[in-house]
Amino acid sequence: MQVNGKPYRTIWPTADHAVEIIDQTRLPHEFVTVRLENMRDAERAIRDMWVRGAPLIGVTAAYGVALSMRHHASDAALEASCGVLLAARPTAVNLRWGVERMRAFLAPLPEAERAEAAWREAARIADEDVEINASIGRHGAELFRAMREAKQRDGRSGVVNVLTHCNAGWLATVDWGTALAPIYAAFDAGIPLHVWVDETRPRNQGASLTAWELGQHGVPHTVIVDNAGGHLMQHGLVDMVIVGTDRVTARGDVCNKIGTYLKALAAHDNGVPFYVALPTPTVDWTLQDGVQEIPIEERAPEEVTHISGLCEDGQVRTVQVTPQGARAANYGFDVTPARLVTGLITERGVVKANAGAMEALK
Ligand SMILES: CSC[C@H]1O[C@H](OP(=O)(O)O)[C@H](O)[C@@H]1O
Repeated sequence: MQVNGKPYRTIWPTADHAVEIIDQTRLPHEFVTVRLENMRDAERAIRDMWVRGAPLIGVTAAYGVALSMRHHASDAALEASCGVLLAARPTAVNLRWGVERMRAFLAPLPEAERAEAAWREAARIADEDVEINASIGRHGAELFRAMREAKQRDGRSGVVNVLTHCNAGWLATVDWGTALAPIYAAFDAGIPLHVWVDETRPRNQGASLTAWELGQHGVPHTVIVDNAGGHLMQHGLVDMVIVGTDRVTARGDVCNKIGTYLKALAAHDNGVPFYVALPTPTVDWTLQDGVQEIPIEERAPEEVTHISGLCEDGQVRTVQVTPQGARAANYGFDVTPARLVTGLITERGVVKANAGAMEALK
């Protein structure tokens, strides 16, 4: 996508074999890029959420392995770097997918060939992500076309109102995004639409990142508090919900940012279609029951007790929003059962969230 008219990806290799990323913790008020020089830089970028979003986490980890191989390419170094990167965040299956793909690709190679081969494979994974997400966009845009036609047949406004939670835009991937890819594709195709953007506490990926992305692309949008979605659905102001995901089980249970499950319940109660956009590597075929089996990351309580923002003097500061000493729990994700999911928008098309239909994704 573009930033102030200049094409960007979220991560790119440099001529001197470093990796540059957009530091997403500085958005929306500052656009800052950071160089990752070694595997530890990549691990920290993932752990501290300079980069976030399941597909981008996987690609960053793949580059982390490649950065490691430039310094030490032994079997022991390969195993050690994979172990460190896997431990950076537990929920997005793409992290494990990216690391395992690099490990399987490199292990059979002679040590002397691993550094250059790793660099090429990480770049391939990044380029594949872009192609996958563009395809998700094309398939998902057809849902907007169908929704617009249905509304016109009913004599209603032709504007498609879509609600999204967290950030599953191009900032969560290498480019295009997953949940936002259909929105960009439909918007670019001239389909009138408007996006309700859940702020997504506690880190406000919606208010800070999705709103920034949509503003950069000129997509009409309104930021809302997380708890407003059900009210909007009850009043017919939401035509569909599209979210991303960090892991989908073989039976179609969907793990995504905390609060997604509540949106799915409200959508189900109001007859609003609830779609999940994902690249097929996000499916974890080893799991069935998402609620019982998917590890849910718990992050620092300070992400709940404090909030950052732009002050009137132009400085970005962090302030405490809870009483001194108040305890806080910070669960990063929840799981939406497949029964609440209308469809999975993938690079291979839209499929039902059930084991039978998902066979087509293998
Ligand atoms: C396309 S994956 C986006 C997914 O990742 C986000 O989590 P985080 O910002 O903590 O990495 C959130 O779950 C999004 O839906």
